[in-house]
Amino acid sequence: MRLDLKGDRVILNHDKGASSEILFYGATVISWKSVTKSNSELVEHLFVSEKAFLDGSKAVRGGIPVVFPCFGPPVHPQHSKLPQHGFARSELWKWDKVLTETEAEVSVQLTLDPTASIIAKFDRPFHLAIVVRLTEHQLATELHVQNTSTFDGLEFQALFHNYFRAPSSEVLIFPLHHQSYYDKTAPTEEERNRLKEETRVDVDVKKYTDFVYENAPQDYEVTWPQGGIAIKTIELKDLVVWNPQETGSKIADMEDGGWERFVCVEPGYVRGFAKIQPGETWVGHQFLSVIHDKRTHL
Ligand SMILES: O=P(O)(O)OC[C@H]1O[C@H](O)[C@H](O)[C@@H](O)[C@@H]1O
Repeated sequence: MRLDLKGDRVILNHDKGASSEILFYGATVISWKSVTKSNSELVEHLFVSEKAFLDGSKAVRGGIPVVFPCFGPPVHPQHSKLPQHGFARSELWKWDKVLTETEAEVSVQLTLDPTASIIAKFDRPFHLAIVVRLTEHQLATELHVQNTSTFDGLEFQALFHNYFRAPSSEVLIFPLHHQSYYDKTAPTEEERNRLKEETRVDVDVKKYTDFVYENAPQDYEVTWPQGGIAIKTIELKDLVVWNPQETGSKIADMEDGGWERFVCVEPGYVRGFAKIQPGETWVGHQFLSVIHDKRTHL
């Protein structure tokens, strides 16, 4: 087990080859590599656009940006001064500590507290911590939200914006059949606000997709012919599936044709708001595990 603290990031190295890189900017995980049981070659599981800014001038286009306290454009009155997806992904987090360093696991914690620039946009007391845990075949991330107010409740949304490195034309996401979702690509507001039912057994992103599944199963598989990632979550009740297809060419920091090389599958609490009382802490977890076998169904 080895841990390298380098200026703007921390790098976790597991004895069995796995590694992960976390930028202090945004507490953004920008790399997660591991071997599979059938292949001893290290595989990068996360996509980061070649045009992404890693210097802290803009939220990273790729990896696992942290969305907090609002998802998408703000709708809560207390969030009205915030940009899309809130501030957590574009603030400099503090290195806090190593939590575990055993043969099986290495885990670290970064924290974020209100600064003058955050308070100017979001005037609520809070303490945030991100924990990243790496084992041989798994990466887990946790967002801890503490309400440090002594008298006011805290309302927020939170999400891990996972960009998985995968051939988007071949990706399937399972099991979302019969789940309720909102289609953010629909042309009218009325349609975007209409709850629909997923009719597909396996969801693909061959077309421009921006779907928000509400109260989803919290246990998913994202597969493509050569492999995949399993996702389990706690407290992250919703799931966003996003791939911009050709509309991605309008995104300034997207590499050419980048949308062919990733799928975003994002567990979050994004429909309604999580609410915590003064002094309480909420924790959202996701566990990402390597699927070792080739996809056999479909
Ligand atoms: O461009 P960004 O602010 O990083 O957002 C990228 C995407 O994030 C989520 O997946 C949303 O559902 C999309 O509507 C949005 O386009």
